[in-house]
Amino acid sequence: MMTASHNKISDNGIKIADPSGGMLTQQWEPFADALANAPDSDRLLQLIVEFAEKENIKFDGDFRPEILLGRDTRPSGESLLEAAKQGIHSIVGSVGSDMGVVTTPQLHWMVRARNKGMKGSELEYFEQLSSSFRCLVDLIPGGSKTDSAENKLIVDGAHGVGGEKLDSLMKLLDGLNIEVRNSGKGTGILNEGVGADFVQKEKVVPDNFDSNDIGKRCASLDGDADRLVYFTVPSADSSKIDLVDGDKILSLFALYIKEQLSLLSTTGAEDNSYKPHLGVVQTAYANGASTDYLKGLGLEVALTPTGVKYLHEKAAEYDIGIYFEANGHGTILFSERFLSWLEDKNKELASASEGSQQQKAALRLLAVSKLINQAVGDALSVLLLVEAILQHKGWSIQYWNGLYQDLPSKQIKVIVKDRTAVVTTNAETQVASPQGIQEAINSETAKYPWGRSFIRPSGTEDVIRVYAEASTQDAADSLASSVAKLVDKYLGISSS
Ligand SMILES: CC(=O)N[C@H]1[C@@H](OP(=O)(O)O)O[C@H](CO)[C@@H](O)[C@@H]1O
Ligand SMILES: [Mg+2]
Repeated sequence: MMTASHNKISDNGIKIADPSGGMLTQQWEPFADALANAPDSDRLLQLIVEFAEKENIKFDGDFRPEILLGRDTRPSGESLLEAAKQGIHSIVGSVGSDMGVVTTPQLHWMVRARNKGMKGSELEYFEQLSSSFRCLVDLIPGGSKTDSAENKLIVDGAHGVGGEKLDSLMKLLDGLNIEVRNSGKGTGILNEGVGADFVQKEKVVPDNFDSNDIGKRCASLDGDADRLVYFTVPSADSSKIDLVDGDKILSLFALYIKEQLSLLSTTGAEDNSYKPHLGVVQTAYANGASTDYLKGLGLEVALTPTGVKYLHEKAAEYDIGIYFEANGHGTILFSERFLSWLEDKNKELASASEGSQQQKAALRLLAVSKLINQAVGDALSVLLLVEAILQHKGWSIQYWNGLYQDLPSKQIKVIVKDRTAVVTTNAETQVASPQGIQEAINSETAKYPWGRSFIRPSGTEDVIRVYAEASTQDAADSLASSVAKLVDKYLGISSS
């Protein structure tokens, strides 16, 4: 997949999907790094040959691998596509299939679907999403309580691929009123003043949203549509938004899934032996109020280092694992074991008590497993699931946002001599080295009610990231700036 996600239009890069449709296996990352850094073509070839030998990959022409190629709307995607095709054709027998301009999650979904024996076309993707959405809406007790004409959702497409795909998907949907702004078709520039990353980080309205949108339900996709956040414009006085981030999407999903599981478990006593294990997965960037809320619901909450590969891996340990980064990337994973149990359960209920609360809960969970993209976080499928749950509950975005109050937080980047000097433990919440800095952070943090702060080296930028949270915005800002000073003192350009 040729994309640089939420970054500027002149950037580009690649994301690689495994045969499962998930992310590239972590064991292959050093190989990818070595390839990207190969000084010349001879060394590149040598690396490939060595790697193929090590992994026992045969180039004998009997095996005909097919590589699906996708790209976002960046102009440089076309030349990258040509380069990829040439690379693929240099391996005898391999086939490169151009899937055209697609979202990152669509491409992951296509790989997964094909390797499960489906066609894996874009139309099949749209049909699966729209039919499982319809199924969830049809299962709302007493029918949908929201009037779709009144209850419009406005989506910021980041001037990228997501808005166009949402337009196509909408043609297959009824019962949902969506207006797409900043779709890739206009004159706006990809990710400039728009998109999920901008909205989540800056907490201001994206371009083409204004005071006419006060109180309305709005959402923002990122440049390759693997992230989604919701927001509202609270007043005409400022450009600030009320952000409904990945943590709140996670909370909404967790609440709904938990409810369906408890409806399901009120069935007869015969299958009390199997209790599906539900877990939620967050990172240290999750707002502390969200973690408290989820724990308050009685849910098991696991913390992993930053980066979806870690969250995804952890979520796959549960029967149902829900993971989200605060920035809006996440999904729900269902284990094969749970899904086959659920299929059987549904059949059993359909013959014993068709149309019962229990059977409807089973059908809802099955529909969620088809709607949600289990290969990778997918803004379009997450959007449809959020919309279905809000309709199910009859909730406004304001009510949803009020589930809990986010603690004020602040993030700062600090440039240091060598960011790899910072080594963290405990899912990046503590610093193991350099010595002394963790104690200093602890004593700063202790000065603030509800204070929490951590530092970690970014995996994508040459900086140390500082995160702080406290009971007021001023306190969070001040804690972040004190901790940033500590980073500078221990690791800064001027330190010795
Ligand atoms: C604080 C933050 O937003 N970190 C982002 C950012 O990682 P860093 O390692 O923090 O640079 O980019 C990652 C990839 O997009 C994303 O997964 C992660 O959430
Ligand atoms: Mg993205």
